[in-house]
Amino acid sequence: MALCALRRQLLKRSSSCGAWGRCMQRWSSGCVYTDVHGFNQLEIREKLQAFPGGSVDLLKQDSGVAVLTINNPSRMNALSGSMMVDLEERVSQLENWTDGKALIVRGAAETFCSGSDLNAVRAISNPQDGMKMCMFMQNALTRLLRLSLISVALVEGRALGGGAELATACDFRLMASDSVIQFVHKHMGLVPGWGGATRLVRIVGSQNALKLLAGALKVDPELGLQVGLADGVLQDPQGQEGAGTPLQQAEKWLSSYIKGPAPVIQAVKKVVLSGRELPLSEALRTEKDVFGTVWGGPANLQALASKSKHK
Ligand SMILES: CCCC(=O)SCCNC(=O)CCNC(=O)[C@H](O)C(C)(C)COP(=O)(O)OP(=O)(O)OC[C@H]1O[C@@H](n2cnc3c(N)ncnc32)[C@H](O)[C@@H]1OP(=O)(O)O
Repeated sequence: MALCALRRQLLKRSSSCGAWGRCMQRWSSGCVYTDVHGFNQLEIREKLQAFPGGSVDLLKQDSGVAVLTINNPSRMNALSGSMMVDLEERVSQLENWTDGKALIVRGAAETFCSGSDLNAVRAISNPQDGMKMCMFMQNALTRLLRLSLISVALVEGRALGGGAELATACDFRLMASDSVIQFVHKHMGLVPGWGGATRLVRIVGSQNALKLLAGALKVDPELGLQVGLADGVLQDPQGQEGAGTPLQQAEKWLSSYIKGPAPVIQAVKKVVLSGRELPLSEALRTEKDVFGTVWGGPANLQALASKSKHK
């Protein structure tokens, strides 16, 4: 069952359940904010488009692994307004990718992302516009995390501010040996607003999140592994012969998790996602619904016919 169909089912189930039903409706649409919250998607898109520069590029490969590249190297891959809109459009394309299994998010020219473009930030520094941008990016990054693809942030160079927040919107993070993730928000007189703090707490726990945010600590691969922000460290392609490029290493790392047909991999992501985000009863019911999509399916029947042993 495609994620949209699953969401429709959840929507139907929750439509008559008051506040909880409304909450489920938001989960099933993938978005955090809708017009109920005074969020006007078209208005903020128009405002963001007024700050152009760079692009967010999507390459969907036959292997089922897509590569999303944050591409604004002259500004260390800072996200301009038009790139935020690009990002949201690429997420929509990925939501409709039925053959996909995984996604790698990376930055161009060997650095990840230096956060929001400070030129755009200065121009929209009034609280109303800041809140609208914040809601737009929370929606986009929440939908990114909720894709039925296994996602990996490939962090080379620096992931700063909003760039660090983007890295938390993936299921996993792989860090190049000289890379740094840093929530610099405190130095900017800010806190994360793109959902990065909420996700960070879930990834590293509240004690570690408080240290990383309050200290604006530079998280190198060693600290990343220690606190659980990093899931692996890439070999230096220069230092180690045959290591492969960072992108090849990320694809290799992913390969053990995406063997098998796309519907099964997507089903795995869906049950983990619902277990991560939903209360127990709702997560269990969703797991049952997803189970129903693979039970008796082609991969299941083939495995039964081959009398497979799991030695
Ligand atoms: C809710 C969202 C919160 C946020 O994301 S707030 C933004 C947080 N990010 C920042 O403050 C990053 C500020 N930039 C830096 O610290 C440094 O540029 C950085 C990334 C460490 C790189 O340092 P260097 O290697 O020395 O390179 P550099 O400073 O000469 O930078 C090269 C060019 O890139 C530009 N750049 C880097 N980060 C940018 C940004 N976020 N917005 C706009 N432009 C940015 C920088 O101004 C420089 O441009 P130019 O060559 O002087 O024209």
